[in-house]
Amino acid sequence: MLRATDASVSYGDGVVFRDLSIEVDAGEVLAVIGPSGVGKTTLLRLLALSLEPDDGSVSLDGTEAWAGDATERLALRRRVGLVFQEANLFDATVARNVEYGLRVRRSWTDRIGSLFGRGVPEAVHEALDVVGLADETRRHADSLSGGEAQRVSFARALAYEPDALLLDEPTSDLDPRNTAVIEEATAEARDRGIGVAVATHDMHQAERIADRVAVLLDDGITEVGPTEAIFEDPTDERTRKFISGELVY
Ligand SMILES: Nc1ncnc2c1ncn2[C@@H]1O[C@H](COP(=O)(O)OP(=O)(O)OP(=O)(O)O)[C@@H](O)[C@H]1O
Repeated sequence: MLRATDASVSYGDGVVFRDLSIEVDAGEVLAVIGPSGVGKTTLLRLLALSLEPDDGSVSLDGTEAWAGDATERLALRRRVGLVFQEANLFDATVARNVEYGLRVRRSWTDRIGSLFGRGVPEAVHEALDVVGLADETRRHADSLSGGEAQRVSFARALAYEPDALLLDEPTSDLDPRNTAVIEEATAEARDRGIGVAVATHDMHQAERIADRVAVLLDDGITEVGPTEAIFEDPTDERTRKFISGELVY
């Protein structure tokens, strides 16, 4: 569904990865694990169609993002939801924050003649319900704890029914309870048929929530496969060392 093929990315002289290929299928959670600085965020930006690869391609449902013009790319990009490590809410109520993404996407979908089958308030309520905040719509973003704010961020991304959802270290600042809510919401997104990619440095989290795991080390993806196979029986020696903690960065 969302696919990078032979993609290379550099920042100036610094190569992050070369010839990297990965796909996120509908209805799965793919965890991208790897040490700090290896390029997990860069990979998510690539999949979010916000970073053009130096070489290679990125496509959503077979449409190549960088082959078309900016308008076509924007249309593809709107089908991908993003949640970052920090919540980044607007100075407004919880409901307004969740509505925002929905209205942006809705105005765009209206223009091309496709309509959501339900109203904005229902979609907002339903998305907030997934993260346990359906009763908090009127609260101001300022009054939320960090964990609640991150849950609102997740609801905002979920509300507009993206085809793919990219989560960049979504729980690294959260306590166990809020982490559990986000992990459950991730499973719910997957059950709705959304393709989810989550970058995490927490291998236990990857084990808990992922269907497949991609291991990103210095020279690219060393191994990708079903979660159990990666953790129980990795075929690549560097993957094994990374997972067992022998490969120290
Ligand atoms: N905009 C940029 N300009 C220059 N270099 C960058 C830029 N963004 C990232 N880098 C470098 O690219 C490499 C990969 O960074 P990236 O943030 O993708 O790694 P990461 O695996 O997500 O790290 P972390 O787990 O610490 O967030 C790092 O060496 C980083 O310093």
